[in-house]
Amino acid sequence: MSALDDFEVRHALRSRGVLREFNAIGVLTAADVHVAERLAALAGEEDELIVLAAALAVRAPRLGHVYVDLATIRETATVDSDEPVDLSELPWPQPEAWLDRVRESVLVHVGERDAPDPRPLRLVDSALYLDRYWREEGQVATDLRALGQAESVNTLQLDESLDRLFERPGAQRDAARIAVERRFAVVAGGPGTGKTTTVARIVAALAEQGSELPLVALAAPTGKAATRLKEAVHAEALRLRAEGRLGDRVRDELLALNASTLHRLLGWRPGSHSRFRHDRGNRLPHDVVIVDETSMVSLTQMARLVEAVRPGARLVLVGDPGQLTSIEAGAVLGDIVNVRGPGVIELDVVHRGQEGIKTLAPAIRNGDADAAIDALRHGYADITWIPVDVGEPESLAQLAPIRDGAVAAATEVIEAAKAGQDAAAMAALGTFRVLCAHRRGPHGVSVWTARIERWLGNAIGRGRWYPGRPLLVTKNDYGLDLYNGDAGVVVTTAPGKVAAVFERRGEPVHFAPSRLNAIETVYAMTVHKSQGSQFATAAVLLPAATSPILTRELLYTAVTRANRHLILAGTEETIRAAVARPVARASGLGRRMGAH
Ligand SMILES: Nc1ncnc2c1ncn2[C@@H]1O[C@H](COP(=O)(O)OP(=O)(O)OP(=O)(O)O)[C@@H](O)[C@H]1O
Repeated sequence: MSALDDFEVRHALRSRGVLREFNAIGVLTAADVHVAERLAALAGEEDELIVLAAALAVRAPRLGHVYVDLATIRETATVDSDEPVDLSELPWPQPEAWLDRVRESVLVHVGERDAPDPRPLRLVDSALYLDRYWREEGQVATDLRALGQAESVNTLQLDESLDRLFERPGAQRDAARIAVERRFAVVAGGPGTGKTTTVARIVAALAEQGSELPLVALAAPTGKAATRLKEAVHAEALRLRAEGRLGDRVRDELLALNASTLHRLLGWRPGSHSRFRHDRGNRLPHDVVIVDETSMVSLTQMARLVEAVRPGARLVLVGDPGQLTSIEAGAVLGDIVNVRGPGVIELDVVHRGQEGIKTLAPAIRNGDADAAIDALRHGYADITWIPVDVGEPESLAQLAPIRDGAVAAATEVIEAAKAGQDAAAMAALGTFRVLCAHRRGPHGVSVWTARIERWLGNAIGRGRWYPGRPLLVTKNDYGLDLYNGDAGVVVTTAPGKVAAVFERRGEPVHFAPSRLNAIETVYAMTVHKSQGSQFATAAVLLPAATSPILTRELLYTAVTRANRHLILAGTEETIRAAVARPVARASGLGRRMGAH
C-alpha cells in the first residue's frame, strides 16, 4: 500500500460519517476532506452537510471546475475509474434543504456583492465557490469588459493594409480588422485554419497604423507553443515581404519579435506560484499582447494576465476552443467564445492537412457521431481505423500498424542518435507518437511505453541514457529554459559520451543528462500532454467507453495531433461515447461577462 493510500484510509477512519462515505468511494480525496474540515474547525462550523459542501467546493477546481453546483452535483459527479461506479447510493442531501443550510453558514457569503469580512466560500444561486475562484472569475470578467472597447483607428490606412495583406475577404481578414479596431479580440479556430498566419498580419496591420512601432508581446502557455508562434510569425513576415505585400520596416519589426511563455512575460518569481513581477500595480509595458494556445490557459493564469495588461493596450487571444481545457480550473477561452461578443471571430476554413482528418475533426467537434464514423469508414488514405478495444489482450494482433510505425520511427531516432546527428534525431522523433487517454491501466501510457520498449528489444542500448532514448520534460525548469511537455532525445556526442538534445529556436541545444530533473521516456504520452504538439503520424489509443476521462474534447485533441496520418484504435461504441460527452466544466465566466 502506498503512503497515499495509507493516508486515505487513515483519514477515512478519522472523518465523520457522510464525508467518510464520499471519501471511500473516491468522490472526495483525503485532501478535500482535510481542507474542508480545517475551514469548518477554524470558523466553528459543525454541520456535517456544510463540511460536505465545502469539501465538494475544494474538489471542484481539482477537476477543472470553478465551482460546485450543489443542485446538480448528485447527477454530475464522477470518479476516476475505468469501471462504472454507482454514486446514487451515496447519502446525497436533498438540494433545497442543503442549500438553505449552506446559506446560513458562517463559512459562506451569499450572492454577488462584495463583503467586508473574508469568508472562504461564496454561494451564488446554487453554485458554491471557493472565494478565491469567485474573485478571480469576477476580476477576469471585469477586466475583459473594460478592455473590450473600440479604438480610434486610421480607417483609410487600415483598409489599405488589409487589402494588401490578405488576398481575399474572409474570416481571417475580418479577424485582423477586429483586432485593430478593438482593444480585445479573440481569434478562434481549429488546426490549420490560419490562426498564426493571421497573427503575423494583425501585427503588420497594427504597425502600419502609425509611425511609432507598437511594443508587441507574443506569448503562449508553453515554451514549445511560444517558439512555434514566433517561428510562424517570422516565416510569414518573410513570405509577405517576398510577395511584395509588406515593406522592409514592418518586415524587420516582425522579424525582431520574440515570444515567451506567459510565466516569463508576467515575470515569474522563483518560489511563488501565483505572484508575478507584473500585476495591476506594475503593468506590462506592451501596447499589444498576443497569446496563442489560449485553450490551455487556466482561470488563475488569465486573471494574472488581464490585470497586467495596461489600460489602453490591446489583448488578442488566439486558440482552439474545441481542444482540451487547461488542467487547472476554468474553461476561459470556451467561455469567452460562447459569449460571442463583438471582438470574437472564428476561422473555419482549414488550409492545411489531409482530407480524412479534415473531415473527421469537425464532425467530432460539432458532436456529429454519425459523420465521424462515416469519415472513419470512408477509407481515406490518411486515416487507419482499428475498431478494437486496445485493453483486450486479443486485440494486440490487430495493432500491427502501431507496432510497425513505433518500431520504424524509434529505430530511425536511435540510428541518428548513435551517429551523433542531433537534428536528424529530433526530426525523426516528431514522425510518430502513441497517444493514450490514461497514464495507467491496460490503455495507459506506462503499459504502452513498456510494450514499445519490448518491441524494440536489443535496439535499445543499456542504461538509462542510451542513444535514441526519447525524453519528455514533466516539470518546468526555468533555470534550464526547459518546460513541461518539451520533447528531446539522447544523442552520442563522442565515443562513450551522450547529451540530451532539445530544440530551442529551431536549433538543437545540448544538456548534460545529470542536469535534467523531471524527465520521462516518451514512446507514448497522454493526450493532455500532447496538446500544442503535432506528429506526422499520431496513433491514438482510446480507453474503454466507460472511462470518465473520455470526452469529445479529448478525442478531438487526439485526432488533431496528427499532421499526415492518423491511426485510431477504439471501438465504434467508444468513439460514439466520446463524441456524445462534451466536457461540461462548471464555470460562471460567460454569465459574468454579460452573456445569456
Ligand atoms: N488564407 C490562406 N490561404 C492559403 N493558405 C493559408 C491561408 N491561411 C493559412 N494558410 C496556410 O495554412 C497553414 C496553416 O496555417 P497556420 O499555421 O496559421 O494555422 P493555425 O490555425 O495556426 O494552425 P495550428 O494551430 O495547427 O498551427 C499554413 O501553411 C499557412 O501558410
